[in-house]
Amino acid sequence: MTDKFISIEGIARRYPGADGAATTVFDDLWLSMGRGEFGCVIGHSGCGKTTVLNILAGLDEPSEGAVIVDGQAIEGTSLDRAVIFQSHALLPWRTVLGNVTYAVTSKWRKWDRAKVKAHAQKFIDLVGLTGSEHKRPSELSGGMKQRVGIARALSITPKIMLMDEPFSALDALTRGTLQDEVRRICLETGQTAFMITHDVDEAIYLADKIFLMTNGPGAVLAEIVENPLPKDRGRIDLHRHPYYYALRNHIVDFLVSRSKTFAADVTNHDPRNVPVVRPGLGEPTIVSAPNLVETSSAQTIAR
Ligand SMILES: Nc1ncnc2c1ncn2[C@@H]1O[C@H](COP(=O)(O)OP(=O)(O)OP(=O)(O)O)[C@@H](O)[C@H]1O
Repeated sequence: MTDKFISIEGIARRYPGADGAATTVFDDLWLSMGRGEFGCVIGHSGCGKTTVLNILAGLDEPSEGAVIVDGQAIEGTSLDRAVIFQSHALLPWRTVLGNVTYAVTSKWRKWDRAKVKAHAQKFIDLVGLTGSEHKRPSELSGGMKQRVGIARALSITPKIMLMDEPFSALDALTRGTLQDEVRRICLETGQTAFMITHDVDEAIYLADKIFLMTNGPGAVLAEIVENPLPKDRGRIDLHRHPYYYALRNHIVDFLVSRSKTFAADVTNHDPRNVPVVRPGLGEPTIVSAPNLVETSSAQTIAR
């Protein structure tokens, strides 16, 4: 049984067009995630990924539908949901420690200075910035700034971490290191995370579930891909796993062709029962009903 810690229920986002008619960015989107799961959303530019993330953050509202987190409908922003942006959005006049303590104080207003500082330090250490506490953002590299953003987000112990292409502006080496850090932290702390990425390998490394969106306008959630790779996967030898290429090819094939032709090709798409697939050695395992996964007995999984 899936624990619906996050439940996105039939949301749509429409904007008024120049001619007065509404443009639908995406429509009737349903998805759920369990506590501690890592979800990545993948889709072409303009399909509404950031809009979905902003709705989850409470920074935007759906035109229809609702989002329920931990049993409660989202209404506006909350310290239960921390956002990490591509641009780090740090306070330039504050030090590393100052940026993190600012967030800690906003959540725990009654804590004394020593407690706030000790709590902030714990997260600065966790992201590997020990020794840089007193530097200002202008003295930090892009990767270090992004670490501060991660420390700041984690320091308020959010129920959900929302990440909008957090590593896309970084060089490959720093990106890899930070992917490792985020994965380690999420596994160690049981953090629930929802992330947007254009990087298929990043999604394969980090995500338990990969949400595939068709092209906008009028985008839909086409498929949920369950990651068949073991939890203890490593970034460096990801490609050695026997399921890796089947998984990667499945996602790339979606992005290259099926995301464009989906509306014409799939006439019986049920947005409330989106296929869940588990690419493996052979054909992807397809789940068409919420309770059962089927194909070869070796790959049958209960949900
Ligand atoms: N305030 C707005 N008014 C009108 N249209 C908007 C507004 N905000 C976003 N849009 C449109 O909504 C669509 C989805 O935008 P969004 O940023 O969510 O896409 P995305 O999938 O995250 O794209 P990218 O991968 O390029 O970041 C775009 O076509 C955008 O032009």
